[in-house]
Amino acid sequence: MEEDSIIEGQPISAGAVLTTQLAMLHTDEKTFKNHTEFRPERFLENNNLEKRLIPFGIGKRSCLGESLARAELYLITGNMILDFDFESVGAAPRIQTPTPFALMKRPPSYDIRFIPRSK
Ligand code: HEM
Repeated sequence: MEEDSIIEGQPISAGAVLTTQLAMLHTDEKTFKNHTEFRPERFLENNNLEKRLIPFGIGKRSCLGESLARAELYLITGNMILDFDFESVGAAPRIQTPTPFALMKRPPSYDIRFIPRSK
């Protein structure tokens, strides 16, 4: 902050470094209803929802590797889906991070079996 300010009633001193907690945005019930449910179709039901998803940050200090990461995710995930069927080993855990207060949220461990698709 360049000067002393008050945001939502919270005094912030000049010189303080502010950062957005992206995970809070992505688990906001007003935007992502029942956010612990894995429901990718929510993005098909609401065309504007994707604009609310900002995993790479935004602005001057946003992720430098975003294009690379998107290309890798597209290629890796796409090829895995083409070549394998997936099934869970045991019951799937609830979507809930074991590190709720950490800067980086980690998903619970989860074993998945990859079954090669017959060509
Ligand atoms: C799924 C993969 C990735 C995600 C979700 C991700 C997410 C992020 C986020 C949220 C930030 C902080 C943005 C901010 O402070 O507002 C960041 C910063 C950064 N990321 Fe990534 N990232 C990914 C992959 C990568 C890759 C593959 C690279 C490099 C090859 C990379 C390089 C960087 C760098 C250098 C910064 C710091 C940018 C700065 O402070 O100016 N990231 N990333």
